Amino acid sequence: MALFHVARYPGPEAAAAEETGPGERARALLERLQSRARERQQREPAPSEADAPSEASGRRRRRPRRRRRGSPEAPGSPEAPQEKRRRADGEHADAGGPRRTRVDRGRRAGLPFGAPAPGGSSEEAPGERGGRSEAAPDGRPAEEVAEPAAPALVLGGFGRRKTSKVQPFLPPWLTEPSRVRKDITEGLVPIEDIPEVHPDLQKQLRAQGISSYFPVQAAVIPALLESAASGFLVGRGGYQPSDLCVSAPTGSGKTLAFVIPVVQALLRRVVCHVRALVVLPTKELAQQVSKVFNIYTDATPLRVALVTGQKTLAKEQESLVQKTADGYRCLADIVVATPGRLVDHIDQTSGFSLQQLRFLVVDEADRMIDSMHQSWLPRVVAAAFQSTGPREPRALLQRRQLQAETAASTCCPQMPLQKLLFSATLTQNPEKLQQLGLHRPRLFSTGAAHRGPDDGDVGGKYAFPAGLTHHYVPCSLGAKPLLVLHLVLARSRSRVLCFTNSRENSHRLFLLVQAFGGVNAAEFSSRYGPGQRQTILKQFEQGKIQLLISTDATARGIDVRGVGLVVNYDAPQYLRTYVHRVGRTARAGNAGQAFTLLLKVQERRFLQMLTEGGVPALERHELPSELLQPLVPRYEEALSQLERTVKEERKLKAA
Ligand SMILES: Nc1ncnc2c1ncn2[C@@H]1O[C@H](COP(=O)(O)OP(=O)(O)OP(=O)(O)O)[C@@H](O)[C@H]1O
Repeated sequence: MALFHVARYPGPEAAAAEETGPGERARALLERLQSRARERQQREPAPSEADAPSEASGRRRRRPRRRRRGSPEAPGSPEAPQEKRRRADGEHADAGGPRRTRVDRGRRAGLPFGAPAPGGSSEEAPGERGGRSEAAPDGRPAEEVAEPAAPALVLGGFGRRKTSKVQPFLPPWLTEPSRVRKDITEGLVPIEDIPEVHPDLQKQLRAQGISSYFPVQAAVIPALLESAASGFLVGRGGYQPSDLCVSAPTGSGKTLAFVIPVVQALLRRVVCHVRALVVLPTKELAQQVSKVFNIYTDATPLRVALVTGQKTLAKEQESLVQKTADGYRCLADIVVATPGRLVDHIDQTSGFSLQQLRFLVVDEADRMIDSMHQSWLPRVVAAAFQSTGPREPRALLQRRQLQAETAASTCCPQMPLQKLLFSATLTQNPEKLQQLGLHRPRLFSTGAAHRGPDDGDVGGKYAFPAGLTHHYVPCSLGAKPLLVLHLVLARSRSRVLCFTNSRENSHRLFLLVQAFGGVNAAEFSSRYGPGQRQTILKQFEQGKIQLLISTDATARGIDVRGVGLVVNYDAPQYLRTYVHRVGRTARAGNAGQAFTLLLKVQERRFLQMLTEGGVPALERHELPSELLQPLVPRYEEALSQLERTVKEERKLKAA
């Protein structure tokens, strides 16, 4: 006897069966099923055998569709990670019904509790991985099937269209500079044509073998002398003179353009005070500039001090101030300094005062602006405008930082502080220049950015010396040292400066050249102390060293006569670096050559960098392997020697 009666709904077929019998009932059921299947087939096309999805993959396929409808969980959308997190936590995120969690899915697949679903991450269905979308059975992409094409507004095409370059809005002093001729040899001005220069200085210039001024000197010297025409204590008519910015090619004589007028302006000083301060980025450059000042102050009472940290702080202090019974006596009229050491003296040298500073010269100005984070300039300005005691309203010469020039502000004569900026690659960026707090600046420039239609020169950011020819040499990494050796040996009589991008590269190349033999080479980098570096430069200048392999430590400002060739063993990363490196040759109107060795992978980027900077296209210079072949046996020996030396050096370092 049955304990339970299971009441089952017999369905509409049961009623028919009661009338017709069980065979008819089965047929009716079959027909009903068939018609349902037909209906379903009409609604969605049947998948082919091969594409017939398993239950799990069918589930997976529906998920990307939901995403594609622009739901916030689309990959890459800001909400996506949040959604992922929610799903991992087992939350049902959307209102479209419960979504299976990782645990849920694992359980359905017969996995232990908490195990991830097969196929990697539980959040990632196989079809989603790598953003790949599955195709519909008819071959069309899934999105086409899932979404009937909705009428959409296309906002603009995606074809490449040439857009006009946005021109920066520059202040008039930058767009309308005083023009300086680029070609030195054509723009020479005889010394006697600028009679404003003191006869003693003219004599000194002639003694140095200088009979004419270079164009930048002919433009800047008279302008500076004019601004100091009323003496160094007051500007002309009591006004603060304009600050000057000078942008002229490498080797065009910018140093003398400030040395001559500064020395002349201070010639008639009675009491010694620091009245001119020249700030440069490196010790070597500071030394070079102080040498030039020494030449032109030699026969004058003016004194020059060099503060770069090459000597001890105490030694430098001795050259700056002297303790007297009633305070301190200043010992230098002109101070040439590197920024770090200068700040040390402002902080630590008692009696070192910049309150009488009249000229602040910033050489290699673009580089110095980059080092502004050291905040040396605010320290200098603060020291220059430092007031001792309460301001005396009727004092003849006051020093105040002008906020704005007004009738009231000009009624008391100011002792001016004039800033003079010099560089071959002076920045055009007003924001950067603004950091210098320039007063009514005036620009002297040969730069192509300021060229007029009459110049006939190809527009470019920076100007190069007229005597410079530059090439690039396509090569492989292994052939680079061999190419350097070939270029050096082919020019046995001229000095060669070879630049690398790191001191390690400089060192290895130097060891290799040394092992190869036959070339007098030296390296110049921060591996050596300032004293050793000075000696190396001197020997290079004297011609005792033919090939100097250097980091960018010698790329700026260093003036060595007789450098006929510059080789960029490593391609420079910036256009400015390129300008300064190649500018070590073709100086003072002479001719010079520069070769840049380029690997295949560097070629496009490097040439593009030059093109964007407006540099005229470099000539490609192929060096056939037959030319290098005779050097190969010796070179291979040198390579194995290098290997041994490097190993020994490593051992020594580790010891
Ligand atoms: N009027 C002149 N006649 C002959 N030689 C000159 C004259 N003026 C400068 N020189 C020489 O030209 C060379 C380059 O000068 P300087 O170092 O001042 O160039 P620069 O413009 O400062 O270069 P860089 O931008 O590379 O620092 C120096 O050797 C200098 O003695």
